[in-house]
Amino acid sequence: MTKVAIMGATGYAALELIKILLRNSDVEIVALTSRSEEAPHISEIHPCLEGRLDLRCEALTSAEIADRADFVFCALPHVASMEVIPDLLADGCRVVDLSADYRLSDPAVYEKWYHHVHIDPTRLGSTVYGLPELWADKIPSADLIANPGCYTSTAILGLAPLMAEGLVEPTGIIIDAKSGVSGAGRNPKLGTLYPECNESITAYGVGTHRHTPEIEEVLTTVGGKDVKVTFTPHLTPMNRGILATMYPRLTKAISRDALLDVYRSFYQGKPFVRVIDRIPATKNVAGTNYCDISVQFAGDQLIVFSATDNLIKGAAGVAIQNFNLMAGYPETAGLIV
Ligand SMILES: NC(=O)C1=CN([C@@H]2O[C@H](COP(=O)(O)OP(=O)(O)OC[C@H]3O[C@@H](n4cnc5c(N)ncnc54)[C@H](OP(=O)(O)O)[C@@H]3O)[C@@H](O)[C@H]2O)C=CC1
Ligand SMILES: CC(=O)N[C@@H](CCC(=O)OP(=O)(O)O)C(=O)O
Repeated sequence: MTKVAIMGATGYAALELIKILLRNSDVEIVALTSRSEEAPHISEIHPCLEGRLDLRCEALTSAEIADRADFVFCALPHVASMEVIPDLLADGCRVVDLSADYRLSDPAVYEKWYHHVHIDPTRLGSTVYGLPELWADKIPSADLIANPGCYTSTAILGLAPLMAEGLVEPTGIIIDAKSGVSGAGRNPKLGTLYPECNESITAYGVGTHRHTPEIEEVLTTVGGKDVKVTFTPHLTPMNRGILATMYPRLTKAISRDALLDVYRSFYQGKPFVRVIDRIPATKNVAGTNYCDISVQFAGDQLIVFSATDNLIKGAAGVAIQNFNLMAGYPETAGLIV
């Protein structure tokens, strides 16, 4: 039996973690955290858990969490994560961090895009980036996993085969991405109020979104060339889902069928990437850990489409994939619905 704790249990990603973990009878959820002093029962916060998990959300210290749990899912916002993770690791826990705090390798890049000084900089660069489709071999022995961002994993999975095979130019890649509103988390913000975002689509973070350096760093590692992207996220009036529509420039002429073969071969044996003929849609991956990918041509321009559920493949689902590999469970445990 593996004992796990979830920090930030009142949030959206944590709810998905709980639902998935409840499907694995070898896992026991032993602690949930919240800053709330009232210690609310988890079913007061997430009523769909009524009768399924009898735990309160407590304001626990790292030492108290480590007393109960072997593994911790840290579903806190960035900055809050790096304030607790060093203590959790020192107390012997293995951690999957859903925030962005350990994804980038350079503290100066973190500071530039996140506008915070990193308080645990020596772990940057050595923390394993938890995208199992690329680095499954590094995950089982890791004590800390940096879970990817939702836009980033969607974009990276769509572009990685092309980068790895040198089929596209490393610069001038346009990534036009749309996210459902749950991507912004459960904490109320003006822009995610219903009248603000319903019946409307708008771009945000233009030229400044913090997933830009994450996408560039990972794809640079995959292709071995300095990748530069223009990444424009959009908030769309749906609860969940991400669609990334991407425009890389080919280095040589190649047919659509040959490209799809490249993708199928790259993702052979990877249970959660589906290379499909039709154009992906978020509704076909909603509530699942799948990433659907396809390609089309508009004249000579290659267009790559990649769709995920931001809360599952973009957050909790990939976190569980990482946990399964770390704890020695099948990679798919709890994730096939
Ligand atoms: N939503 C998504 O699609 C994705 C999210 N992520 C990342 O996963 C993590 C969790 O995301 P998500 O569940 O959406 O976030 P939420 O805002 O829904 O939940 C985060 C929880 O963390 C707790 N918390 C603890 N410290 C703080 C703090 N200083 N400021 C604010 N909240 C705090 C809050 O609980 P309480 O108030 O009870 O203490 C809150 O409910 C984040 O790092 C996010 O960036 C990654 C990929 C996709
Ligand atoms: C719609 C929306 O607001 N989405 C979030 C991305 C969610 C995510 O993946 O964030 P992390 O990198 O913190 O994990 C955003 O644009 O900031």
